[in-house]
Amino acid sequence: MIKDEVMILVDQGLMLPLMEEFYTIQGEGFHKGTAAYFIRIGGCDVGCHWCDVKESWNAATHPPTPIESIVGNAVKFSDTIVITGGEPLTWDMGPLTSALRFNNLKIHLETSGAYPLTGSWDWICLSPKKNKLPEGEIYDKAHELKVIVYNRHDLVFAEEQASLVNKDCILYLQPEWSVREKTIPWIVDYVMKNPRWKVSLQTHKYLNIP
Ligand SMILES: C[S@@+](CC[C@H](N)C(=O)[O-])C[C@H]1O[C@@H](n2cnc3c(N)ncnc32)[C@H](O)[C@@H]1O
Ligand SMILES: Nc1nc2[nH]cc(C(=O)O)c2c(=O)[nH]1
Ligand code: SF4
Ligand SMILES: [Mg+2]
Repeated sequence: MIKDEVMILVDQGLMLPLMEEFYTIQGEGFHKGTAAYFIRIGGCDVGCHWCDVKESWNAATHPPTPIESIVGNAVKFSDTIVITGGEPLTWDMGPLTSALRFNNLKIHLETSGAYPLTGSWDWICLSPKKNKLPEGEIYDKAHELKVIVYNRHDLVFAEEQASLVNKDCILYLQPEWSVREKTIPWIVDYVMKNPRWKVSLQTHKYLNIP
């Protein structure tokens, strides 16, 4: 296929820049501890300085892959699929999620919400970022809000974001990994004083799994 044709298919969400796919245990948030197949899609321009997958940012370094082949792999591993990135909402998630749904798979999203919500989801984890705030309907649709705590102000930001989500959304504070020794005591103290929040840890990093 020539380059322009590939770009059109990527624009349509029929091909996606695939960084990696792996079967593991969901490490974070509400579904932590549950086996799931992860699909990591390249491309993100949100620019979190502490991002733990900076290799995902440049979409051009990840091969445009037909969604049929992504789904063909996914069905072999799990009935629960986590779409992450990069920022998946950089792309039109409609075709990929339709194809996964056609195969009766549960479809979970990890997103910053920096771009409009596309696709159809069984579970949405919204992890908003100060440098590119979510807009619109994702606050109504999110099942969990997962705020990363790197500095003290992130607790203020967390409350601002919590005031925007729907009433059923589950609220998590997750320590930024590199400063966890400093921030875990703040988070523990905050959750005990504000028990509508829960702690989320990146348990896969403690388990040494992907
Ligand atoms: C790599 S991001 C990809 C999905 C999407 N771009 C997002 O940020 O939600 C997956 C999850 O990891 C979190 N995360 C990334 N780097 C982290 C770090 N250093 N410490 C803790 N959580 C991190 C993000 O906030 C997000 O919830
Ligand atoms: N095990 C595991 N759980 C995760 N939950 C969210 C992740 C992500 O990078 O989106 C992630 C990840 O990278 N690995
Ligand atoms: S939005 Fe997600 S993928 Fe993008 S830089 Fe931030 S943590 Fe990394
Ligand atoms: Mg991760």
